[in-house]
Formats: sequence, structure tokens, C-alpha cells
Amino acid sequence: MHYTFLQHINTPADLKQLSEKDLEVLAAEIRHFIINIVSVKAGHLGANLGVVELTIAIHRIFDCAVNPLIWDVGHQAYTHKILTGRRDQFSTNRQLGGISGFPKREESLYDHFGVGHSSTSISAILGMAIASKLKKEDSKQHIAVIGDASIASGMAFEGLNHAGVTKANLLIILNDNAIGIDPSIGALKNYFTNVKKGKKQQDNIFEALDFKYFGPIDGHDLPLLLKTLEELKSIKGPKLLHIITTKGKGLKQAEENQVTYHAPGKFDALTGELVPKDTKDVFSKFQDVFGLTLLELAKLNPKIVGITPAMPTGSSLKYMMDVLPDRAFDVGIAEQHAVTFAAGLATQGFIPYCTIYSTFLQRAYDQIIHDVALQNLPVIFCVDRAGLVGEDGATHHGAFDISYLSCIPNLIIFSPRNEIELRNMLYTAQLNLKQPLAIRYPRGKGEIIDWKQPFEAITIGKNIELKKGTEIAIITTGTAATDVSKVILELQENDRIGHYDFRFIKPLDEHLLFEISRNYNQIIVVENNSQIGGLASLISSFLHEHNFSIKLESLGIPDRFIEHGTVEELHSIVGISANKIKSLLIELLN
Ligand SMILES: Cc1ncc(C[n+]2csc(CCOP(=O)(O)OP(=O)(O)O)c2C)c(N)n1
Ligand SMILES: CC(=O)[C@@H](O)[C@H](O)COP(=O)(O)O
Ligand SMILES: [Mg+2]
Repeated sequence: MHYTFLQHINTPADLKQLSEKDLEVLAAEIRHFIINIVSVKAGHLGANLGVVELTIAIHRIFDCAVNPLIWDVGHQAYTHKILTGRRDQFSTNRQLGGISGFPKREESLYDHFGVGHSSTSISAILGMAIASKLKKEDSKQHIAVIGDASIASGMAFEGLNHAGVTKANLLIILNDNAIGIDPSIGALKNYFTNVKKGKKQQDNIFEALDFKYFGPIDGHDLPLLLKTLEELKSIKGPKLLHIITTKGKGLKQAEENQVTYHAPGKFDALTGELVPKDTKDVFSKFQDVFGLTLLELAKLNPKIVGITPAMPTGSSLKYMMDVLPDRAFDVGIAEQHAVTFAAGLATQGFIPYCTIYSTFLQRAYDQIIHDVALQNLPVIFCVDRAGLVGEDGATHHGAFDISYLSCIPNLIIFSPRNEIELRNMLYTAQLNLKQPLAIRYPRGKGEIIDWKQPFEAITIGKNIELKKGTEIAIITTGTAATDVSKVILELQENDRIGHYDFRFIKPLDEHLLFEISRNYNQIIVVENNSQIGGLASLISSFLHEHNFSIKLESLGIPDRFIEHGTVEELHSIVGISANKIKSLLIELLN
């Protein structure tokens, strides 16, 4: 494809050669470029189409090699990457060995801060601004772009509260498109709507926090953006520019269906139509098993409530929100609040199912310990996206939850082998549970078509012998069992191999562990979690404590951050793919 201007933009300095009119053509070319590549490679679409003009304007007005620029979350930084020397690598976006879908410090000097989790930009940019003050670099501007959903998070408010009294040279650009992944929620969203409609507010919330407030302005009006940023360049102190944009701008379907086109997968670049899913694929996502089962249970048990921090569609809590809106809550990007809100509900006899991605639950660690576990409140954590998640990469892998949860007293940790076990545990959880429970399950599909079976209660702490053996015991937790079962079937002399499903990681089924330790020569543990503090290390402690000298091999996520790629590629790299397990077993059997 021939582009008049885009192919000549190798650094942001090249933007200086273009007139305002040329820059508008460039914006159209960039949209075309992004749509064409994301349509075949997948990725975050809507947020990126919404900030094309803003990104051009920032890089035209500010030299961001010198003036730090942070993109909150970073899922909208494609134009930024394209303008800062990564145009030709953009087709490798999110692929193994390719550029990351998020800004990364090691990727470019224009990526001043690594992002992926939301609402960090104001604190980080303030740190940079204060550093500039201390270094007497007073002419620098420090810019953060943050969305309307991300600014409503507690962490963003902590940053605003601090920034206002610092006199630091800050420019916060609020990119208000009135939507997160799902529609934005909360009183702040209502406040922004009123500001946009010109309704008089008692106080401007940002001015009340000692920011100079500018806007709201049309964030697709490039000349206006250029003029406004030029004016703001010379204004010192904390400033907030409020811009109004349309998520998905420039692609009709993406504008009209902003939730689906946040990250739509593959689609037709011309028509915007989604590429139909493989019709032979009859399996369900674990998320849908969770969401539909919870709805089924909630209809039967009025004490059940559901909570998600800003991921109703991704987690599938949406099913319950649509049918029982009074008992299913999207609380916004507020993981800490979600957990303590659940704790409050539990004190009053409700049964909260709080669904949070493993990686985002990290943000609520103190709340899990202090507000839930310490008070032994029966909150049910549905820990979604546990394990390696694929193309989102290091910021999003659920690599640590077994490690960070297993040291917390009172908390039960369960990882279902399949959809039926997930369903049965969701059922068991509302049968008078007296303590908190975490159920961890992966991103994506299982392998059972007919998972809607009658409910069966699960005995807490009881793990399962899937196959008896004589020499090597393989212990799996979660869906790793499926691969391992297939591998065992393919092996000759497989009567020497036993297979155990440690669906309960805590409490550890010591009865079964004693049996295994006495009857095998070797244990192999396979888990989709960090090897540090994971199931293998819990078993290792057990063996040590009980003086078993049996050999233990741990297959899990090694002690380093794992990059982006398909889940299959990443499993192979870390050594937990079916092929890797098979090779190891063949070697051991020989
Ligand atoms: C701590 C955390 N929780 C949840 C998410 C998932 N997430 C990514 S983008 C997003 C919505 C962001 O909305 P907004 O800030 O309005 O930006 P927009 O997508 O509209 O540009 C959410 C909830 C995240 N990245 N980090
Ligand atoms: C940027 C971000 O954090 C989300 O958009 C995330 O990429 C969603 O991941 P899933 O596709 O697993 O829901
Ligand atoms: Mg938004």
C-alpha cells in the first residue's frame, strides 16, 4: 500500500515537515494502516482509532524523546509506536519475537514507562516531573494520557491528589470517550457527561484538586489540538486537558459497537465485518461456563451476588448483569474496592462471587489478606485468566496467583481440571462455605461439549487419582491435566506412570501425597504458575517436612517475565506443552 506521508515518517521530527492539512491526511493514512494490520493480526482496535489525531498533535508539539509521555494502560499506543520508528515492525505487533502491544522501556526511548495495567500514569509522570524539578530541568513538560475509565480508579485519584499540591510541570490529558472496555460506570462518569453538556458544576473537580483545567475540546479536531497543546506548552504547573473522542473513530462498526471492537480479533478491513468463528469449534470458554453457571445458581439462591471490576464482558459476568442487574455489579477499574466491597457483602450474609483476572487481582493483595482472609469471610474469588494468557504478554499473564495466594491463611485454592469441575465448585461454594475460596481458571476454551451436567458437590480438600502407576507420578493442577492425560495415553509402558489431579492446591491433600510419596520413585508437577511458590514448591515443602527423599521435578513458569506470543508457543518455551512433557517422560522411561 502506498502512503503519501506515512512512509516518510521515521521519527516524530518528520512531522515538522508537514502542514496541518498534510497532518490530517497522515491521520487518515495511519487509521488505514492500523485497520489493515489489526484486521489480520488482531489486537486493540477501538482505543487506537480514537487517539490518532491526539498522538500526532502531541508528537508534533512536544519532543517526547526529552519530554516524558505516558500512555495509561498503553492499549492505545499504536499510533505512538508507528510515529516513533516502529512503523515497519508494526505487523509483528503482539507476536512472538515482535513488538509488544503495550509501551515498553526496552523497546524505544519514546516509551518512558512500561504499562498494561491501568491508572498508573499519573503517579509515574508525577515521579518523573518531580525528578526533573530536583534535577533543575524546569523547562521539561511531562505528559500523561489517561482514559475516562482509568482516571476513575483509586490509584489515579491518589496521583491527582498528590500532583495538585506539587506545582510540578504536568499535563494530564483526559481522553474521554465515555467507555472503558465496557461502558464506563460511576458518579465521575456522570460528572464528565454534565461537563460535556455544559451543565454548571458547583466546582470543577480538577480545579478543586489544584489543576488548571482546559476543555472539553474535540479530540479529533487536529488544528484545535495543535493550537491548544502549543498554548499549554508554556503554562507551568499541573494542568488537565479534557478531550472528547470517539472510540473506534473511522471504522463504522467499531464506532457503533465499541465493546466488541475494543479488541475484535480478526475482521475484514474493508467492511469491518468480524471473521466468523470456526463453526466446528463447539467448545465453550471457561468464562462462559463461569458466567452461565453463576446466573443459574443466582436464580436459585437469592444470597448470591456477582462483582467485576470493569470486565463484565471479558469475565462473562455480563450474563448475570443482564438478567439480575440488582445483584451483579460492575464497580469500574477498582480491584481493591471490588474485594473489600465483596467483604462487606459477605459480613451481611450474602455470597459474593468476585471475578477478577489473576494479573489484576495483584492490585488487591492487601484487601484479600486484611479485609477477607483475616476475617475469614466467605468471599469467592473467581480468578480468571490464570496462567499464561498469550498475546497481551508479560503485563497480563496470570503467572503468580498460586504463589501469592497460597501463603494466606484460611483461603482455599481450587483449580478445576475441566468445565464440569468449575461448575461444580461454583455450586459447592454457595453451600454454606465458612471461609474464602479462590477458583483459578485459564483464558479460553475447555474441551467438554456437554458441560451442563447436574450439579455435584465437591469435597473440600479431596484430590483425585486419575491413573495409577508404579514409578513416576505426574501431579497436575487445573487444565494441565488434559494435555498430560493425552500424553500418557500415547506412551508405551504407560503403566509405569501415575497421574493425579491436585485440583485443591490449598488445603494440600496430604493423605494422597503420603500415598504418592510411598508408592513412586519420582514426582513431576505440571502447573501454569511460577515455579517459585507454586504447587511444586508446596509439595517440596511437604516432602521435606516428612523426610521423603523422592525426586521432584517442577514444570512451571520459570523465574523470569514471559513475553507475548500464542499460548501454545509460550507453553512450549517454558516447558509445559504436551510435546515437552512427552519428551521428558520418554527420556525418564528410558
Ligand atoms: C488494573 C487494570 N484493571 C483492568 C484492566 C483492563 N482494562 C484495560 S483497558 C480498560 C478500559 C480502559 O478504559 P479507558 O481508560 O476509558 O480507555 P479507553 O479504552 O476508552 O481508551 C480496562 C478495564 C487493566 N488494564 N488494568
Ligand atoms: C488492555 C487490557 O488490559 C485489556 O484490553 C486486555 O487486553 C483484555 O484481555 P482479554 O482479551 O483477555 O479480555
Ligand atoms: Mg474510555
